[in-house]
Amino acid sequence: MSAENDTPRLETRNLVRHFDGRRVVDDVSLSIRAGQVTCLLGPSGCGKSTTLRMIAGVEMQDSGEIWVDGKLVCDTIFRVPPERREIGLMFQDFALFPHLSVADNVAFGLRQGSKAEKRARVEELLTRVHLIGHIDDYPHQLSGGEQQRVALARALAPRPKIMLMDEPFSGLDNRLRDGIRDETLALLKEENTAVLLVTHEPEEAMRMADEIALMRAGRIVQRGAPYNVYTRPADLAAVAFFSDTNVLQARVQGALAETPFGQFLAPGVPDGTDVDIVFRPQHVRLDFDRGGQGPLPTPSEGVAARGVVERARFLGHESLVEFRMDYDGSLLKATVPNVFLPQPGRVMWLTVRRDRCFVFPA
Ligand SMILES: Nc1ncnc2c1ncn2[C@@H]1O[C@H](COP(=O)(O)OP(=O)(O)OP(=O)(O)O)[C@@H](O)[C@H]1O
Repeated sequence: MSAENDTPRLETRNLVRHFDGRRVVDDVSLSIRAGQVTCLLGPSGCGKSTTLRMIAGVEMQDSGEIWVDGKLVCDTIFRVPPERREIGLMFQDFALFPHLSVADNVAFGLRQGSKAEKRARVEELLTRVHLIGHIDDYPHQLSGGEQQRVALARALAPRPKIMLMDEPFSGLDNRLRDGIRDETLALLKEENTAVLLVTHEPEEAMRMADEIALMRAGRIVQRGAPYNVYTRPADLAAVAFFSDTNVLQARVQGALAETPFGQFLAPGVPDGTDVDIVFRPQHVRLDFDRGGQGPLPTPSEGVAARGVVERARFLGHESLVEFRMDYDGSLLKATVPNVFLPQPGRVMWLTVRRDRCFVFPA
């Protein structure tokens, strides 16, 4: 790969922004290549939109730098104005111009080229988003999903180097959303745009991202491919952001944490450290009670603990069963594929897959 290809399309270095004395964006460094989608994922108020606005140039950072294709675009002294950053924007309330036709909406940001070239670009994009038949319609004649696709075509028309998207699909109903997400992703890849997409929905990030940047309280707490972020979370909150969790508390002795489910390895953790052992409901295994006995211990699943069904609910592709555990009366969640709805009060034995547990300092 050449040095040129190694240069990120978009790079932020140590961005910081305060509001009312609070560090709302705290040392955010990101780098995104052409054709790559990075999702900035985090709970409401963690600073995602502020980060995006600084990159767009509509908000000024207190410190830190923004680089595009290896060129400085903005630090605290030098600043390229927003309209010269070659950045496309797409937000939830994407507001098409109601008095302009679909064609004129898409052509709106096209400054360069002859009339014929502009028309060709508009037709190319509208064909691509399957709306060429609506080229002379007005926004009010289109459905929400169609308007969204026009907005995408409009944002992409000037061939921006970077696309910033802030919860762009949250205004769409569930049925439409998946299709439009997939179509949007395909088009962004074809155009080789670097994309920074802000979302608070883990499913959206998993579906769209080449890389997830998990943000909390202004900071990037973890960056990586969706699979890595999901399977090797940085901390308890990172696990909990993606799924329901179960947590066991234990104290480490001799690199082992003793629990009602047997011992868990805690390599490198000093003696006497309190740890949280965290696992997802889908990694709990259930066994029926056989005359007051559960399954025998195994190396991969440890010791079985006895629980009593508190309630069970069918969720569509799986069932969620909650147990009141004998060992301390706490609740523990398990999911089972398809339909499994045991009666409340039923005794079962639970084991936990060792290779799917995370041990974090408490
Ligand atoms: N102009 C402003 N003045 C004061 N506080 C602000 C301003 N803009 C944002 N904030 C605060 O900064 C914090 C981060 O806001 P931001 O919009 O970046 O978060 P977010 O992660 O995008 O959240 P959401 O998903 O809810 O939009 C919030 O607490 C918000 O109230």
